[in-house]
Amino acid sequence: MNLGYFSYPLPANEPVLQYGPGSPEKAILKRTLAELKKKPVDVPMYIGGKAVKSGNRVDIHPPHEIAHTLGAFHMGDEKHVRQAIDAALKAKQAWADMPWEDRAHIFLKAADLIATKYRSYMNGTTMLGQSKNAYQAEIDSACEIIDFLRFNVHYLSEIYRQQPISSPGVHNRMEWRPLEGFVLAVTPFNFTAIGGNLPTSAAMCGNTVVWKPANTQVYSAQMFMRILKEAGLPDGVINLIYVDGPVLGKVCFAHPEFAGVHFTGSTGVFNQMWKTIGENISSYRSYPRIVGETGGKDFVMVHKSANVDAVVTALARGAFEFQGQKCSAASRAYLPSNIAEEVKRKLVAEVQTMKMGSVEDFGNFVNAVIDERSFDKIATYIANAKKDKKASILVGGTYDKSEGYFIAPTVIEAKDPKYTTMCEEIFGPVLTIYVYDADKFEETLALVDNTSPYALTGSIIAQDREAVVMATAKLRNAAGNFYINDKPTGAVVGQQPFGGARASGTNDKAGSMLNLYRWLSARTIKETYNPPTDYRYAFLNEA
Ligand SMILES: NC(=O)c1ccc[n+]([C@@H]2O[C@H](COP(=O)([O-])OP(=O)(O)OC[C@H]3O[C@@H](n4cnc5c(N)ncnc54)[C@H](O)[C@@H]3O)[C@@H](O)[C@H]2O)c1
Ligand SMILES: N[C@@H](CCC=O)C(=O)O
Repeated sequence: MNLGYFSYPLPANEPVLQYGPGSPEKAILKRTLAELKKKPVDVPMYIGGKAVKSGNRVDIHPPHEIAHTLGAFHMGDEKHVRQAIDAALKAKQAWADMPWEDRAHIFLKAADLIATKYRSYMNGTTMLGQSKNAYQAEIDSACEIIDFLRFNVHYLSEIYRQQPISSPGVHNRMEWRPLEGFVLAVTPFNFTAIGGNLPTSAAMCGNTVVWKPANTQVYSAQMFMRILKEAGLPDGVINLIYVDGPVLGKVCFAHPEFAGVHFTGSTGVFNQMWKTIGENISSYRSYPRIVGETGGKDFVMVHKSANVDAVVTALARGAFEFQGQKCSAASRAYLPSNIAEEVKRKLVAEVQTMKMGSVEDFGNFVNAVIDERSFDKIATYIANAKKDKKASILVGGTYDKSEGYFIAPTVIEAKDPKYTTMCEEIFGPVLTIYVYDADKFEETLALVDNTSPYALTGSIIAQDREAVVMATAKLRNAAGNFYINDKPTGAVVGQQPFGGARASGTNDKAGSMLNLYRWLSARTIKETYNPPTDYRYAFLNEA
């Protein structure tokens, strides 16, 4: 019983540590990296609070040092999916009945543990497992995940506060119920924070969850799961399993208690999920919630009035941070003819200064791409561009997978604005630029809008305000996150709620109230104090 309405005020964003030379955070992180590399892990699934080992061990290698083994995880099968669903359903009632404040404190404590005791472990496992440099890891596996947990607690407390009005003699109230059944969270490799947010946002609302991360993110996912357990998450509330996607889908989407899917990943996988759910629709107890944030082909549109150095930095960072493996990465840029040569020259010079290698050398800006499949796919785009008359490589264009999956940051210039690499998501360190007639700004805006099926992020770089106004209006539906004079990446929880439309997803804005509503099912309750005792209206009595 809670004897008060407790408040959860809007938090501040977690400050980003810089890891500069001689800083204490750098020393701690270096120590943790060495410790993690020395101690191989044997990672179980977590089902109903129990560590489950299938015996089917899959080795984990740093993408930048494939000869090293960080340990292994236990791959599950259909049986484990069923066990995870059963565990979620078993834990459901007690979790839904737990006072909101007590649920909230588990997630706030987890955020605190990550901010302090486990910061270097969250960052260390992300750096080694996903090949993210220290700064990129800090933004993701420390700050963003902490922000998701703290801001969602605040947002949910605001939702619970939202109540209908009442007229005299009546009281109306709204219950924000969890969904009936279990929620499935399916998460991508590229952001540890997304792996953290998708299961916890649904769980915070009183749901119980089956969580399947990408195999290439298991190393940091299991770290987060251990922290949740230490923070007091009851058994069965979040069940972490490692199985093949199709195996997961086959069992979960055929289950009558399937209540919703919280997905982030590629558009193709999401489309397949939606189709399967549609085919099974009459077998579910309720209409499942389908939330998916998917791919992008994110643009930088440059106006003839733009500051050249601002353009060059937006492109260098926007395209090549975390090897371009951000759904928001700048992957197509439109340069006006009046400044194109200068932008290209300076961009090439900047990219040539980027050092590439292991995450353990803090001088490296670029690390490896996630795995061999990804490497081969990206390399094919580059190899094709080298052969194609419609494209030329301005810088980069080399790749090598002998020690790790390294692809040099690459800039392609396309003669055709609809060239493959201007349209398709590559998800690697490849930026394609197209030079347009500086006097055809408005026509080029139409081209930007129509070139790709995606609509995730984009930016306009211009000093002329009328150009900014026109681009903002004409590109209204081309991006769910639109930036003016900035790169199209780096959304911060609470500041730039994140998500796109068209083929980029359902735009339910991760880390915002909009997203939390999807995991709640409202019940309106009307109580009448003095119920009528005669069916007749007053006017019927007139005669
Ligand atoms: N819009 C966003 O907010 C956002 C954020 C991050 C990543 N992404 C997108 O994610 C993609 C990169 O991540 P990825 O390579 O891990 O994506 P992916 O689609 O390959 O995998 C995502 C998750 O889905 C699972 N999966 C794969 N096939 C499945 C199936 N048939 N049934 C059920 N689950 C299945 C994977 O194992 C993984 O856990 C890119 O397209 C990127 O744009 C989008
Ligand atoms: N939210 C991140 C992208 C997440 C997807 O990969 C950004 O804004 O750069």
